[in-house]
Amino acid sequence: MPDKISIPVECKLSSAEQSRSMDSNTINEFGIDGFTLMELAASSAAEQIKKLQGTGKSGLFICGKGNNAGDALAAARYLINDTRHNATFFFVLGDDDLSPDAGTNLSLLHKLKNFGADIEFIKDLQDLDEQEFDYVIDGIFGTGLNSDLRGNLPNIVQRINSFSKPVYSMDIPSGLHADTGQILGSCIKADYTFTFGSNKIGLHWKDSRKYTGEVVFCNLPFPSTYREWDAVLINQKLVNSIPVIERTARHKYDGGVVHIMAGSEGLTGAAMMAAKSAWKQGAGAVFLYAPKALLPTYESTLPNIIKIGVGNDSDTIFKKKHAEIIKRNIHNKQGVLLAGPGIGRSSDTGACLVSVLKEQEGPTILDADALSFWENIESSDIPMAQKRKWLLTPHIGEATNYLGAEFKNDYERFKWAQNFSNQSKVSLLIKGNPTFVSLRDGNNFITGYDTFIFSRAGFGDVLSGALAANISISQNVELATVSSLYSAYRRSQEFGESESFGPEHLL
Ligand SMILES: NC(=O)C1=CN([C@@H]2O[C@H](COP(=O)(O)OP(=O)(O)OC[C@H]3O[C@@H](n4cnc5c(N)ncnc54)[C@H](OP(=O)(O)O)[C@@H]3O)[C@@H](O)[C@H]2O)[C@@H](O)CC1
Ligand SMILES: [K+]
Repeated sequence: MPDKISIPVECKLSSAEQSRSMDSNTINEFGIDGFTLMELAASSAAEQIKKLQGTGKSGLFICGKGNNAGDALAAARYLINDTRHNATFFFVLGDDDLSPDAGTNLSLLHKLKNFGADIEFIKDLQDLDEQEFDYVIDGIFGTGLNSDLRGNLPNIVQRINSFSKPVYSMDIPSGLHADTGQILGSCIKADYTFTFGSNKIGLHWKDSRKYTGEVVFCNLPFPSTYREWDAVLINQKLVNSIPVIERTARHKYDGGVVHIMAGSEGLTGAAMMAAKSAWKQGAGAVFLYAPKALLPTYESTLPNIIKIGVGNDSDTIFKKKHAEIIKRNIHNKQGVLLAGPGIGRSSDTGACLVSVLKEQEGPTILDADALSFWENIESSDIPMAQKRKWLLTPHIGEATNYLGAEFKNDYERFKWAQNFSNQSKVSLLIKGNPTFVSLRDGNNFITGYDTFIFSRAGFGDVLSGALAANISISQNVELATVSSLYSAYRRSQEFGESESFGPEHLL
């Protein structure tokens, strides 16, 4: 993101390694010790639990032996002292080999017990009656989990998941890989996950949501110099922190010119959606190029769009010989080119597109069928300086069919997108749930909400039109992408679960 945009810290998504390095730099270089960090993490978690549970409740604290257990033990102390909770502790790996800070916290609890606090330590979950507690704290593993759960641990996790009481996970639901969201043997199903210091990327893949429940970020005082993150979460907080895209130009050509190469026989709907969307989003001028036989279809339906017929009256697809007129027009009114929706996959169309791309200087979005020509486009020595302004917007099928993508899960899809944009030097938005954006400058975004709608027909066309308009107005791909993605989501939210919700409602 540009410097003027300050990304909220909770939107910065970090890997386990990045989280560990922020922890250790803050402790060893900066000088805030680990016990203090744990204290801050635990007190914010306890504050949240107090809000959810109220006073005078009973907690069951399930602990491993690392610092994740330390978080749970320290949180218990706050709840016992401040909220009159009583606590039962179970150490799944025994309590004689705890990390130093977890050990200190355990000894503080022993002291509280001596002061008269209602604290119990149990050796087995089997005899425990669910009536004896109101909630469960999962402090088994955090970022230190390094392999599948060993021994009896999967059974313990299953037992915890069988309880009907709310489960609050410290940092990460135990068993979830902090990066990939993979389930390592078995995993706690939390109602809330309180994640400390850095928002872990693995909590935000689609399948992770089944285990994390609501993710609540609890900040720790890491100096910003040490902050490292792999991706930025797109949510309301992020959108609140970025400027609203508004067209300020007075003349229609002063800002926001969009050129659209879209539509072919039988696929004019996609072109119409994209053009209407670009116009609705506030582009000053939208040019829609159309093989001449299709012009009558657009004349009646697209009053605000400047339609430019190419070829002769019998042409229903773009052909190489149409490229000149398109290039000439783009040259006269420089702007963003959007190519692809409903354009068809004829090789003649591909040749036309390649020819146009060779001379297109401005930002370019390649969507839908345009991506089927990727191999030709790649091999047609278009200067890197031009490609750097491209945004490719495949859905998952287009990424695998045309861009050579291979992935088995969201994490691999995310890594593939990063590699692709890095190697091809183009930016990429891959629609799916979540949707990812990998910009060629290394910035990555993940939608923090359900984006399944983009897989339905028509929604992609509306998104690409909005993207083209927002890029043309803001001249800033990051800003435009985040705003377009989020405003489409907000519009879809307004319709709730309605069956009749269609892409036209996003316009
Ligand atoms: N550092 C800080 O300042 C702060 C850290 N914070 C908190 O610390 C958490 C990270 O703590 P951590 O690094 O101690 O790791 P953690 O997740 O508790 O577990 C490690 C233990 O589990 C064990 N183990 C691993 N895999 C296993 C398996 N498959 N099956 C069985 N055992 C297995 C492993 O044993 P080992 O394999 O080494 O023998 C080791 O003993 C972090 O998520 C956050 O909650 C916050 O308080 C903020 C300040
Ligand atoms: K945990």
